[in-house]
Amino acid sequence: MSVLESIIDGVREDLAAREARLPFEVLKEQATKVAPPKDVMSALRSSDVGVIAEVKRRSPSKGELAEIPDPAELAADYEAAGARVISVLTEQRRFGGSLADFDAVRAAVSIPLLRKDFIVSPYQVHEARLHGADLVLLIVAALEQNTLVGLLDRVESLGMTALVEVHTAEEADRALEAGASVIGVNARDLHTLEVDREVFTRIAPGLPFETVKIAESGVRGPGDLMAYAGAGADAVLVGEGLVASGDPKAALTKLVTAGSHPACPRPSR
Ligand SMILES: O=C(O)c1ccccc1NCC(=O)[C@H](O)[C@H](O)COP(=O)(O)O
Repeated sequence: MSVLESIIDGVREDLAAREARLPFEVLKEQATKVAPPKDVMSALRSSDVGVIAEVKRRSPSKGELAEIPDPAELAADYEAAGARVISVLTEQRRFGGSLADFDAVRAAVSIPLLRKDFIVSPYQVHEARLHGADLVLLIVAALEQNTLVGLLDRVESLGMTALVEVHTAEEADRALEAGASVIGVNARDLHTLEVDREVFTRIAPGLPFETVKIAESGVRGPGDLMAYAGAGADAVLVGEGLVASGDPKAALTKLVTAGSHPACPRPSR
């Protein structure tokens, strides 16, 4: 069984428990009452290369990264340092995240939030909305094509944006066929967990001009952001490089400064 499959097995078990506690129809109704999603596209389409800053405690590849006793405080630091979007991992078993973390972050910041999880069911999409998500991750490798299309339509029908994650050119084709307008190329191979930043360089140039291109994983400093920018990234998604830095606010400030520096290659729009 691959790492991805084993993560998803756990996600499905936890999901079944939540569904038993809060039936889907009730959840859907409750989700209609929260404030509408924020404008993610404006946040991501900018003349600068933006940073999506992640709240990430641990990971299958690295184990413990940072304790993060107060995710709201970290998120407030991210917002103050110029993050365009904040990503909150809500998967509990392998990443140590939760919807409680998401709620704490939502209450602390006003910029758009990404629910970063392994979404396999419509329940999780409405749940994301109920908790105030603006952006939802959909991982192509985890989904049959018809499920991907259905989930993407559902995300958009609720006014949110889907960040559709790919690892290969074939997955990028599937994302585009499904109608993705924001594509994240993840440099981390979900089978070996190795990070290869060149994956973005190989895939991004084949994506349509108008597609928002996010480089995910492997940013450890401004040089990595600059390299992704040179390969066409509109924004980078960074977890470990911030939370394990010892000073996430300072680390993010350096990345944001690099993304707006005159020497930084600009998104071509
Ligand atoms: O981070 C992992 O080890 C991992 C393993 C299996 C599936 C997903 C995984 N990470 C999720 C992510 O995509 C990253 O958290 C995100 O891109 C940030 O990456 P990084 O800056 O390298 O922490």
